[in-house]
Amino acid sequence: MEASVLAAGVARAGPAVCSPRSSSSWPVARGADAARAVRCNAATEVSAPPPLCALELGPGAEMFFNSAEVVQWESGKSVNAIAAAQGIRVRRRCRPSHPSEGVGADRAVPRSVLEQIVWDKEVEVAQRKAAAPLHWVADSARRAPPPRDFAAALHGARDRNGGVPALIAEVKKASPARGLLRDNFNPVEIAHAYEKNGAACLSILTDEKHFLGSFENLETCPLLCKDFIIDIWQIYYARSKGADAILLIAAVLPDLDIKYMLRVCRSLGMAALVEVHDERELDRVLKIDGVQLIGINNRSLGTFEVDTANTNMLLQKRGDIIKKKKIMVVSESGLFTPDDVAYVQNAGVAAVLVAESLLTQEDPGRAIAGLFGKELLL
Ligand SMILES: O=P(O)(O)OC[C@@H](O)[C@@H](O)c1c[nH]c2ccccc12
Repeated sequence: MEASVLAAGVARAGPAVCSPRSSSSWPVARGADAARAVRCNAATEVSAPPPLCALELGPGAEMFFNSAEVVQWESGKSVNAIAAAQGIRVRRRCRPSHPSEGVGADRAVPRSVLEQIVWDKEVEVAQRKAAAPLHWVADSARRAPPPRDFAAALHGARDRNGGVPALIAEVKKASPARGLLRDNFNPVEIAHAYEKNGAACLSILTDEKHFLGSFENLETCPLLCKDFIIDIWQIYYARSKGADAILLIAAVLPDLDIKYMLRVCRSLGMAALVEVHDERELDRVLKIDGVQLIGINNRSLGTFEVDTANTNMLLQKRGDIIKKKKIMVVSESGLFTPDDVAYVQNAGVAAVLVAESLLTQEDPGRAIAGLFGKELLL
C-alpha cells in the first residue's frame, strides 16, 4: 500500500508531525461558559432552555449553530418533534428545547442504551465545550496536518485486492453489546498490527464512557473518529486531533443536522461515513446531496441484534440508486469469517468495518488474514 492513507497516518504518529495535545492543555473557560455547561449538565432540573451556542463563540462566529436548532427557532417545532417525524427514536435532552416542551418527566429515564449514550454525550460535549470553546477548537482544526483522503484509500485497497472489500479495522476496547473485548489492550500496537496486515483505514472508538475509548488513541493513529456526533464542535475537535473522517449516525441525527455536518466536514476536507441500519434511514440519507460513503450497520443500535443479511437486504432494495449516485457502501459489524466477507462483497460493498472478530484474537493483525481467508496486499 505505497503512499497509503494508513501508512501516512502511522508516519504521522511521531510527535514532530502530529503533536499530541491532550484536552487538559486547553485553557479552561471559567465564569459564564463553565456555568452554562453546568446548567446543561443538570438538564433534568433546567426549566429555561440552555443558551444558544453562538453565545459561547465570541464575535463573528454566529454561524456555528447545529442546523436543526435553527429550524426549531424558525418553525416553532421542537428538535425532538422534527426528529420523531423522521422516524428517529432517540430524543435529545440537553438541547435547546422548544418552550412548549421543557425537560419533562418523560425524559428523566432513557428509553434505550443508544438514548442513554446520546444523553451522556450531550453532557460530555457541554463540559468539553466549556473547557475549549468552538472558536478555539476550530482554530486548532485549521492548524492540524491536512486530512488524508479516506474514500480514496478504500478505493485503492479494493482495487489492489481484486475487488475484495477494503478493511476499516477498528480499535475498540469494549462495547455495551459485548463488554470488554480485550484485557491486554494497547491501541497503538493494535493499530500498527492492523496496518502491517493490510487494513486500508482505521476506525478509532473515541467514546470514553460506554466504549472505553479515548482521543489520545486517535492522536496516535488517526483516521475515522468513531463517536456519537451530536454537535459540530465534535467535528472540529476530531479534526484538531488528526481525524480524517467521522461517523454520522442517521438513527441519532435529523436530516438537517446531517446536511449541515456534511458541509462542515467538506469545509475541513474530511470524509463522513453516514451510518444507517434500516430502509427508512437509508432512504433519508439517499435524499441528501453530497453523501459519499454509507455505512450499513448490521447491528441494531436499539436492540444490539446483529444480522449480516441486513447489508444484503438494503443493497438489494436500493443498490441501483446507490450505484447511480456512486456512493461507496461499508458493511459494519458482525463480520467473523471469510464467508461473511464474501457474502457482503457479493451484496456489493466496497469495504467492511470490523472490530470484535479481530480484537478478540491473540494477534489482531494476524487475524486479518483469517477474516479474509488470505493475506491482504499492502
Ligand atoms: O465489533 P464489530 O461487530 O466488528 O463492529 C464494529 C463496528 O461496526 C461497530 O463498532 C459500530 C458500528 N457502528 C457504530 C456506532 C457506534 C459505536 C460502534 C459502532
